[in-house]
Amino acid sequence: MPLFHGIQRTAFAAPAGGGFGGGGGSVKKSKKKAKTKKSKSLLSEVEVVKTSPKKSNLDTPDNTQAGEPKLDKWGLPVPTTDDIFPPMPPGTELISVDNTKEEVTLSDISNALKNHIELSKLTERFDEQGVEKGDPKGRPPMKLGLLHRSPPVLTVENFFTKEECEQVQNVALASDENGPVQVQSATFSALAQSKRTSTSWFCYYSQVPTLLAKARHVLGIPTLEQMEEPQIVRYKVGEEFSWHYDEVPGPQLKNGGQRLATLLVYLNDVAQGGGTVFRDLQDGSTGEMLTMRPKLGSALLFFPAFGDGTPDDRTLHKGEVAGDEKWIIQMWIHERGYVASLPESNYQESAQQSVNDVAASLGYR
Ligand SMILES: O=C(O)CCC(=O)C(=O)O
Ligand SMILES: [Fe+2]
Repeated sequence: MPLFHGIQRTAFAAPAGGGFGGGGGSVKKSKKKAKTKKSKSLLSEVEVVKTSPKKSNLDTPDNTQAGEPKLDKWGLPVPTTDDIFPPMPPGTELISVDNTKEEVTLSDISNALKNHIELSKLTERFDEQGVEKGDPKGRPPMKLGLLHRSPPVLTVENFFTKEECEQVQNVALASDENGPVQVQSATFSALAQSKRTSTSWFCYYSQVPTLLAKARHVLGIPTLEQMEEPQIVRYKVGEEFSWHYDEVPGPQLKNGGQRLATLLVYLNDVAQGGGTVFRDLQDGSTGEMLTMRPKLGSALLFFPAFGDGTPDDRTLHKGEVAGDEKWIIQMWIHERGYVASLPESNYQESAQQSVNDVAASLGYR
């Protein structure tokens, strides 16, 4: 068992109130709300994150320098990336896809998902080529793709239109005291040693009905209850979120159980850097680390845990350093009903009507 194995799953930039992989850091919010009891306690949790380890050695590929192990002030070996994110044991199933040679069908996608959360409406809503069925009402239809077979990593082209991407960015940019909570990411989270330098906004469900309607459509999840509060993230040039797992650390599991799916939508094109990279997965056509390049309106869908809630460590990933500004919105689907921690009084049911209205306007049934 590698050193620090016990904390390898805590790689969340755990933000206030247990929002896991979203933010981490100081909450920037209206003074009015910061005075309430709840916000105060959130802020103190955030402080824990801020005062966590000063400097990580995780960018050091190994623990030796000219054969000498690096030691901390107690004479103990300094943890390396491999200690905290151990390599996959030999024999781990990893099946890539060569999209330049293979014609991936919806049946392939369904097969790849068989141990994961059930996307129950796939065949109803997408044809065998993975193209969205029905009348797209002048919009380009969504198209499913498979970037990796085991563990499954999917793409959804045309998830959002350009206008929808702009609308979401405006939710963050126009945020005021009634809007989403902005979290200035901490440099290092307390236990995880993951480095996150971006800024996150925890959204009210009611602010992003199109995201929820489309997520429900693609994932075939009947209600909004399992959905974690969506988070908009902005990476300025040079910002990143280093290696981490999206899975929920043990103490937080009582809220909705494990995260079974990550849905991440890219809100702009990023010419340089800013890819979502999976350390242990390969792009079947190049043999390189699997990297999803941010593309305006495209979504990435992967599964931090199997359908039974067992974490899938093969999904270790990072948001690489952005060479240009990068915007995403992401959300997670839990095993069970989940109660949002931020912003205050954020309930799925308050978005129900507007989500239904958007779904109807998009022709979803
Ligand atoms: O920005 C990205 O590409 C990845 C972000 C991510 O993995 C996360 O926020 O959990
Ligand atoms: Fe992540």
